Amino acid sequence: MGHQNSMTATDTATDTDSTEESQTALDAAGRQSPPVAATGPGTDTLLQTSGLTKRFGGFTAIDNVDFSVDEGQLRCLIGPNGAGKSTLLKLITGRHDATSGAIYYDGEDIADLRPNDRVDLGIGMKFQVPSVFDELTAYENMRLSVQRTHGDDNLDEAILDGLKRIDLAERATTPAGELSHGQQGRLEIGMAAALEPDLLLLDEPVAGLSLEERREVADLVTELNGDGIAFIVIEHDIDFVAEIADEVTVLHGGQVFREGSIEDIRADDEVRRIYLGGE
Ligand SMILES: Nc1ncnc2c1ncn2[C@@H]1O[C@H](COP(=O)(O)OP(=O)(O)OP(=O)(O)O)[C@@H](O)[C@H]1O
Repeated sequence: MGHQNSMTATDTATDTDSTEESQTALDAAGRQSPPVAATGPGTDTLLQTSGLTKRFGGFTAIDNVDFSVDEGQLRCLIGPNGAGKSTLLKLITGRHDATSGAIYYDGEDIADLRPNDRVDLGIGMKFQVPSVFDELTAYENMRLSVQRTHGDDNLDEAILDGLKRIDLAERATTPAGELSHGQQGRLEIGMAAALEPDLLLLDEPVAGLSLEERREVADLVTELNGDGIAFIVIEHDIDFVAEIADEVTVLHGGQVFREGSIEDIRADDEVRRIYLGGE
């Protein structure tokens, strides 16, 4: 790729870059183009949003956000209630349409793609609400995901491998509704991972879990990240964030407030004032 866009994950996006905006043309949908070259082959950036904005009526939930994730990076998204964290993930998965701005993924502008097409491109998601089928066994739940990418050859083996990966092979015949919350959480993450994403989005994966269950989820996420899956993880538990994150983005009032290492974020007085100190 010849053109390298100047926006990278290392940019701190505490304010918007008006120079960048003025230099890029707007397309018919009012989006900047073409920072596609900022993601995909020849770059380290897997996902890049550019001026991403979401309004609900007159309320701006995501306000001109430039946000990026590198290949294989584990980026945590933190911020006060109502900061826009879930909305940002829903814009990336396509559950919400952007009001304006762009989302580039692996060299492609995905803002107009349907959610399923984004899954096929490699963007997986585990939502805040449980999404396993309670009455189906762990095995049957896992089969739903594995079938989608694997086809019918050696299906049984692939399903069991998927269950082993999340330490649930022993519970294969247990209905998901009878698994513990921690096991259900791991099953959901394992099912999302079985779709072979390059980027996995997790919205509060350890909410309501015990300390031991949190550790198990942290280990699983770290292992999947070690296999090369990039992550965006929304989480309020700052100790969990410290355990897993490469980089942290703080959202506040729908804008990127800070980006940096967990150490920098924890030491930041302004972040403590708006978020951490308030816990
Ligand atoms: N569908 C919607 N319609 C109207 N307003 C919405 C909608 N979804 C979110 N909002 C508003 O947008 C803002 C951001 O919400 P969002 O759920 O993204 O925040 P959050 O940072 O994930 O918060 P929390 O930590 O509490 O989950 C909130 O003020 C919320 O009320």
